[in-house]
Amino acid sequence: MLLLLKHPIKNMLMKDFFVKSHGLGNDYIVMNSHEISFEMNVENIKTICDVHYGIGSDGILLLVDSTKADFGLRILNPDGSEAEKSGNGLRIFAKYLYDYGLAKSKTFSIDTLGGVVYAEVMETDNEKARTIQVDMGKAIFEAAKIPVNSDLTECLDETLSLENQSYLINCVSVGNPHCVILKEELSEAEIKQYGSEIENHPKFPNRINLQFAKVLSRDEVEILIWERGAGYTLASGSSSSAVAAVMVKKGLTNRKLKVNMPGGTLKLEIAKDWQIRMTGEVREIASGYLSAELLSDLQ
Ligand SMILES: N[C@@H](CCC[C@H](N)C(=O)O)C(=O)O
Repeated sequence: MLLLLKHPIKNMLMKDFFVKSHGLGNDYIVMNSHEISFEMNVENIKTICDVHYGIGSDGILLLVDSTKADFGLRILNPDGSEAEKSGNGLRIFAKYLYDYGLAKSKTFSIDTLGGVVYAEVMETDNEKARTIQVDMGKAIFEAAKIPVNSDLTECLDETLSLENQSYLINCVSVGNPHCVILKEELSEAEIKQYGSEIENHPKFPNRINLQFAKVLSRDEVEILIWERGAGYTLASGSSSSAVAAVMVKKGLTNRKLKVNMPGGTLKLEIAKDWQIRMTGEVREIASGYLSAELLSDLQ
């Protein structure tokens, strides 16, 4: 017998199904815009992403309709802002589409604010997607398009002056904006100390995602991440893409490389036309329904 759950407050069929997954410790909640009973506004996003008052996550991935691709995706940061692209977010979203039967094949396109990307389920585990490859689009170095306020056409090895510190920065857009700082040694304390000041620096009109990056060899780099709208995170797919593109641009690595982060490793490939291909694992953490009590607290 099929049991249909009724919402305890609104006496309607249960909506608000969510899936929480992570890509190398970068965790997202996925929901379907047609199945939510609340407004996805800034305050509600903050509450849902809060680890104490909500489910807790590095952001929300909202399935929406698209006329340009098989699926549409809105990427919402935990501070309520909206991102153009997210590498881990795209792999997590692709896993959700595949695991829950929305995608009928292993390859499909996804429309983001940062352009249409192509995902492929490369490896499964008990019929659930495990390894996903995403063609992320092209890296763009033109300062005005990132955007970065700069007198240079490309913001490479430019000095960024902070209140008590200065850095040589390299900026790139992979759909969303990134600032890569090359370091001999990586310090979590340092990126946490300067992350917010750099993210919100007037040089970056749309704020910026920040990476400290150390070259380990021609095939491998190690990075730490400060994400726009989220803060320090264990991994980031678009950050890995940005760092890989900057490394290739500066001739420091080969076009195929591994990017190691505190949460794990992604494989990156930068084509001659700057097309970025990213491959990595994703795992589901939990699925369920937002509770009636949480829903009644939302605005
Ligand atoms: N974690 C993401 C990046 C998410 C978007 C970012 N916070 C932004 O505002 O651009 C990734 O894996 O790429």
